[in-house]
Amino acid sequence: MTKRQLIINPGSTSTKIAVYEDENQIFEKTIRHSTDEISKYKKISEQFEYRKSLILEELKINKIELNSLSSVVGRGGLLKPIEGGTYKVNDEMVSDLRAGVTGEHASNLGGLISRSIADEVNVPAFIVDPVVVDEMQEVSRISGHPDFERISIWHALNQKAVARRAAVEKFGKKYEDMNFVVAHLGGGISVGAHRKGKAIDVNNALNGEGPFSPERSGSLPVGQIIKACFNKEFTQEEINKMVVGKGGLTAYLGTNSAQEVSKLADGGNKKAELIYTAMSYQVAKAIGEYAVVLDGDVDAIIITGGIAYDKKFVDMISKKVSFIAEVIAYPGEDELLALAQGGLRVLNGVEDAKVY
Ligand SMILES: Nc1ncnc2c1ncn2[C@@H]1O[C@H](COP(=O)(O)OP(=O)(O)O)[C@@H](O)[C@H]1O
Ligand SMILES: CCCC(=O)OP(=O)(O)O
Repeated sequence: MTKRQLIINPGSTSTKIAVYEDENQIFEKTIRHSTDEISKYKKISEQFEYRKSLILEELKINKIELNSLSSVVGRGGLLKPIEGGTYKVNDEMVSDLRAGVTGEHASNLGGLISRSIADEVNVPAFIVDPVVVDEMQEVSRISGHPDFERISIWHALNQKAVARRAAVEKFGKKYEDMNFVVAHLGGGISVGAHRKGKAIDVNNALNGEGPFSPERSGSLPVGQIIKACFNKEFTQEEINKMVVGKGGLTAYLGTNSAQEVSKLADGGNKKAELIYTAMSYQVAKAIGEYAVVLDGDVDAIIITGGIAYDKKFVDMISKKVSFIAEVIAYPGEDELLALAQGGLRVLNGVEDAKVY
């Protein structure tokens, strides 16, 4: 029997939803959230009703009945580090997502909203390959001080989905046989080194590592940050916001829309041009770093995420890194399909849902 699933993918600047019948998409919608809209909420969990009602409104407009669903699948959030796969949203997961057990990010709402909608019609809710999937090698965890460990918080779902796709489409091989550097360019940016099907190192896209992004600072000069923390000019919350939410393009140019910044740069705005170029420069530097993680043995560099729709941005990066390996652009993301496939594998009994 055909399985109809509602897919919910909350990102920092958007909520993407879709409905799949088995692997066929019958509906898709991207709802974008401006910096102004989002900054009304102090905590991500406070956006629950706002995002849920937008989703329900879209379903109503498009005449999709909740009681026609076999399951609801959400993007997984900041849970305790776990291995990849499909997990049933159980009470312990709901409690950890509500508490923000390893932090706050829009993806926490994926599990919470999915469970809430699924409960209304008595069907299961799942998450797939959440942002905390951890495949880092031992040496990558060392930060530089024993009190601090590097951890992976990244676009696990999409990085792995596009890497699988490139392996098959471009090389006719399995992901497990390839070495890729993957750069996901969304509201946050993560760059990962994938060796034979495992992301052995990746920048933490949420907590001050890697390139700056539309709404995050990436790594900052640590000495200056320490001074800012102790000069009493800023509260802890304000410093946190500088790093996540109001960093990067938002801090420099007042918008989390890379599309808008790109247009400003094209229109001759010199500041927008400099900052946009700097973001591409930092992504290119990170790709070089992760190529080194793979000892230079890189089959391809994959550039994905919303900003990869901007050919000019991809070209700026390619110019700097194409000496390493072929550059493949997969604009947007394969997350909706990857979520649907994860849910379907469990509904069809191909695999068991993992227990969190
Ligand atoms: N055509 C485009 N050119 C440049 N940037 C774009 C384009 N389309 C989308 N973006 C940018 O991509 C970013 C969002 O990427 P996305 O992967 O959807 O993010 P998230 O899922 O993290 O919210 C936004 O800054 C948006 O402006
Ligand atoms: C939390 C890591 C993944 C991430 O940054 O996602 P968004 O780009 O959707 O914010």
